[in-house]
Order: sequence, then structure tokens, then C-alpha cells
Amino acid sequence: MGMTRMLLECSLSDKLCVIQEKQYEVIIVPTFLVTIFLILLGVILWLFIREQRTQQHRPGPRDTAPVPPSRDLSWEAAGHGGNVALPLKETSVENFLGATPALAKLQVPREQLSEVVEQICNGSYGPILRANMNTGDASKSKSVILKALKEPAGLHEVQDFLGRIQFHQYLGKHKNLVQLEGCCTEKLPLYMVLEDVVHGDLLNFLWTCRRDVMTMDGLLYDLTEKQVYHIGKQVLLALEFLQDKHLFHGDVAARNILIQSDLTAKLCGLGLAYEVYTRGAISSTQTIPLKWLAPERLLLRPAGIRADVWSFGILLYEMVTLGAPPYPEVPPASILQHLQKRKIMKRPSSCTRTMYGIMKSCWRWHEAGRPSPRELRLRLEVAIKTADDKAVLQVPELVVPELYAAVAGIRVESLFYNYSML
Ligand SMILES: Nc1ncnc2c1ncn2[C@@H]1O[C@H](COP(=O)(O)OP(=O)(O)OP(=O)(O)O)[C@@H](O)[C@H]1O
Repeated sequence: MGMTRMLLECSLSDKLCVIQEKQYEVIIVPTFLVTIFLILLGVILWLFIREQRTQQHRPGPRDTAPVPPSRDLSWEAAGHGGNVALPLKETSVENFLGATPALAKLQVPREQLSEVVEQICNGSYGPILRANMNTGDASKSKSVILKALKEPAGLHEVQDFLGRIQFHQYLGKHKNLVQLEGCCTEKLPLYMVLEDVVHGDLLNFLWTCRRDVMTMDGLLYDLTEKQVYHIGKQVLLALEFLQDKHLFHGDVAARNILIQSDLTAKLCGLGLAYEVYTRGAISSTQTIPLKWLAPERLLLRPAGIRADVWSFGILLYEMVTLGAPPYPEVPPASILQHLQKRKIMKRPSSCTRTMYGIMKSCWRWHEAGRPSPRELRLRLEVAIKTADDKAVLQVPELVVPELYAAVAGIRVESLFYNYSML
């Protein structure tokens, strides 16, 4: 309107008026174009950011609407878990599961896993369950441990879980490692089937040895010096086995050793060994209780089997004190400064000089100064010959798990204890 009025009001001889009119053209047209450009840029940017966000929230490359999982086995029946939806297209997972024929030989028919007896704890992948496995003959039904992959799971979690099963397969059988019995991975939900080491972990066993219990379910809750060496030797055999495969365990501790009634010890908690297998090292994001770690681990330097040897020294201390927390006078966060002053634990009153000598060799600051698992085992075999197999180790104080957890620097939930003060 303003422009038209101006054109009407302008005479051709009025130069100033014509220039003014041109100035309007010069200002309005570019302003209009710039505005359009900015709006377009804004729209493009908004679309780009929206796409980025969608990708961040996508658990796998083929994410779609939730599909309820098929569930042949139900741990809700045992009072745990919830009926959760799976964020992956069932077909995408099934395509993926179908593409892992390496596990075909390990498949256990789901109908054989009839009954979940209890949920033991929540492990790193999901619920750890005790179930009965039918072997065709009713009299031959046996108890097994199922490690389930928690749901909902992303594709990379599924891959990792299957990789973990293949890792067990790669390791093969060893008397002192928890044995893989098979798996259910042809469809969701996924299970790793392990042998059941019914008496549970060594830490709870040690704590129970403090009580007046003599035997429970065929297990004698008494420990002698000789038996400490006997358990230690088996752990070292497992470490030698891992070392032969250029691996190490990364979390050797009484809580990661399972015990049978004949005192056969089996190393479990192979999560870090799997990391070493897949990545060649332990990622620093894993939270391992600091008081078990060798200085090179605390300093986040490359570590190997001799860091396990350091932890093995702590394990000997745990056994001989019937499950006392290491360095009781040192706050967990100050352990590195403590070790940097070249301080190690004093000899516990229940520990012979021979055993303390072995512990001290494990706690040499430099890895190269520490014995290998094999050298240690040979020392233990010599020590066993003269070890006391009569005197039962005794500690009168009972353990309060919450207090233990605070002093040891462990989350109390990760102790999975079935120990009671009564
Ligand atoms: N084969 C088994 N027999 C009996 N109990 C078991 C068995 N495997 C695991 N458990 C119980 O579950 C607990 C946790 O086991 P474990 O450390 O192997 O699992 P996780 O937390 O998934 O760790 P990781 O990923 O390192 O293997 C053990 O301390 C033990 O109480």
C-alpha cells in the first residue's frame, strides 16, 4: 500500500522520490529472502536434531513398537520379575538368533526346564535362578542354575549375552571353573544353563564356619589350615588354566568362589575374564572392590595374571580369618595411598608364618616380583604336607553383613548372602 501510494505521489521529474522508491525495493526484497532462508534453515536443523535424538534412543538398528516376550519359563511364579515388553522387533532378534549356529549344539529344550525353584540373586545380566532340569527320566531330574538375560534387552545386550555363552564354550571344561551345561537361545527369553554348585559362595561358607554349625546338607562347616591350602590350590589351578589361554580373572575373592560339599572350589564371576577375551583388557568402568586390587589395577595401568596373584593373597587372608574384611583399619577409598607407603596387612593371629610368607610374596608391589600361579601352587603343595589338619580355625565374632560391606568397600546387595546372625 505504502509503495503504491508513493508511486502515485511521485512525479517522474522528482529524482529523490524515485530513489526513495528504489531504496524500498532494495531493502524489502533481500529482507524477505533472508527471512525465508532462515525459516528453511530452522526447519532443516529441527528435522536433523529430531532424527539424532531418535537414533540415540534406539536400542538396536531395527527398533520398532514393543512386542510382548514369549515366556516358557516364568520366574514370576517364584515371586520375582515383571511382565515387561521387549523393545526389539521379534523378527530382528530371531533373525539374529538364527544367525548364531555356533550355539546349536548347546541348546537345551525349554520343556526340560520345568520348574524355577528360587531366584538366587540379580547377576550382571539379569536374574540368576535355580531350576530343575528333566533329563527324560524322572529319577534323573537335576538342579541347574539359569542365568537369564534381563528384559527388555537391546540387540547389543543380546549379542553380548550370546558372546558370553560362546566364551564358556571356548573355555571348555575345567574342574575348578563353573561348568556350562547348555543354553536356551533360539528364542526369547534367553538363558545360560550352568551346573548348580549347591553350597554357594566361599564367603558365606567362611562366615558360617564362625558359628556353632557342624554340618549342613552334607557340608562340614569346619576349616583347617590344610583345607585352606586345598581350596587355594584349586583356585590356582583355575588361574593357571586361564593363563594358558592368555586370560586372567580380574576379581579373585571368596565371594567369587563356589564350594561343593567335598570342598571342591569353582571360580565363578567370569565377567571380567570375558572382557579380557573380547577387548584384551579390563575396562575401567567396572567397579571391583578396591581392597582386592593390585596396585597396577588401582593405578589403572595394564594388568595381567599377576594382579590375580595379588588378589589371591587377599583370598588367603579371607580364608584364614574366616571372612574378615581386608585392611579393617583402612577406609576403602584410601587403600591406594596406604599401599603407596608400602604397607601390607599384618599377619593374622590364625595364620602360620609359612602361609604369611606366601601372602607377602603375592603382595609385592611390582608384578614381576610376584610368583606365577604355577609357582604359587607348587609352594602350596609343599606347605600342604606339613599343614595342620586337626586344629579348626575359629573366630568368635559373628559377621554383620552391612558392617562387613562398609569396611570391605562392597555394596551390600552384591554380597548375595544367605547368612543369618541367628
Ligand atoms: N553355578 C552356580 N551354582 C550356584 N550358585 C551360583 C552359580 N553361579 C552363580 N551363582 C550364585 O550367583 C552369584 C553371582 O554369580 P556370578 O558372579 O557368576 O554372576 P554375575 O553377577 O552375573 O557375574 P559375572 O557376569 O561376572 O559372571 C554367586 O555368588 C552365587 O551365589
